[in-house]
Amino acid sequence: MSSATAARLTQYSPGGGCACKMPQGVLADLLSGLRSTGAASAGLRVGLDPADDAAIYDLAGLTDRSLVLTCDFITPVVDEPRDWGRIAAANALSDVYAMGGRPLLALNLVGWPGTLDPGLLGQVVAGGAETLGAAGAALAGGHSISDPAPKYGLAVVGEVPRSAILRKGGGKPGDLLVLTKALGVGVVSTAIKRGGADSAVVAAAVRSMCRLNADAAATASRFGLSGGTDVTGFGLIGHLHEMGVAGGVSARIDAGAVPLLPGVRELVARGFGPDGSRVTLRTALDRGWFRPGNLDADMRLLLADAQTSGGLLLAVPPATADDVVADLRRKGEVVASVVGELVEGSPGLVSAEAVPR
Ligand SMILES: Nc1ncnc2c1ncn2[C@@H]1O[C@H](COP(=O)(O)OP(=O)(O)OP(=O)(O)O)[C@@H](O)[C@H]1O
Ligand SMILES: [Mg+2]
Repeated sequence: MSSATAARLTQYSPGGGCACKMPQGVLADLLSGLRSTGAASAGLRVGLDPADDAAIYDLAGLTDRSLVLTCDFITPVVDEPRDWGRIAAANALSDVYAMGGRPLLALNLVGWPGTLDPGLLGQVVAGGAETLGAAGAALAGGHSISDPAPKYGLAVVGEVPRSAILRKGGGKPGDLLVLTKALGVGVVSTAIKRGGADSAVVAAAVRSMCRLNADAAATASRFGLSGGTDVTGFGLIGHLHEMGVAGGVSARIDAGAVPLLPGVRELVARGFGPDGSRVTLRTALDRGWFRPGNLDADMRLLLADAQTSGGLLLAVPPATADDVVADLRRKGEVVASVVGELVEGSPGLVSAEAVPR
């Protein structure tokens, strides 16, 4: 048994990865009270009003591209420290890709308990550095605090060509929705924490979480897409709801077409749903913006499952959807699929149906 396994990092995680995100409604209330101020706010192409996956800033004198700024840190989703570092870095970089950009520079954000072996932290940041290297981004510094719950992530500066910017609200009715990664990492992470996941299931989830959304962003740029986001702590329905609110459209999900990680159906049936995912689902149903149609309880939860380092969700004109999916699969996004569509209707309404096949 490695020291990492002995330490069981997930035991230090109150919520688990992106399932530790603040509930969507609480964050929305917080954001509604914030404004960008100061002379520099004139250069903010994308800031808080409305907020997107990352901020976009136009530097004076640069006419064809803009800066992308984001930060993200999470609690442990796996016990292996190096894997957690890789995953947290891929997750933090994802918001740059979700804006259509590429990362340039990153700063480590670290919280570490005094009771936990600092050698494990060395492995965490080594995993993060490895992922930054793969992304072509440079580690330029960081900040570290003592913290009872381990936390790791990055502040990231990237760039995006103005012609390639992806906005949450950039899709329109009739666009098909393409999801690039399978759902279920929140469920797997919960099972890891409670000792219920077998190694093959964990390995598939770790592979998915470690994968950068760089290729997905490249495909979006190649096909001139303008609508998209990354699927993270609020699950597929939560992030689709945000796309719908931002774009003034409704959305339909074909639940049978949504890719799921191996083993998660069984894990959900055994009760390994993250608390954060249950909150997302309950809130969506209570507020009336999610209509789950004929879906069973487990599938409803999976569509709300909190993802860490989830895939991109892209709005794609129907004429190019087949080519977009083929391009994604060629680049290694092997489960990329059309999972639904944007439709005219009440902004942010998400309905789902399991279409018999
Ligand atoms: N405390 C905060 N103060 C100001 N802005 C915030 C705060 N927390 C979140 N935001 C902003 O709110 C927006 C939504 O944040 P949220 O964390 O839900 O999504 P995200 O940044 O896309 O991250 P991820 O994709 O990892 O979920 C982002 O623009 C983010 O910068
Ligand atoms: Mg995001």
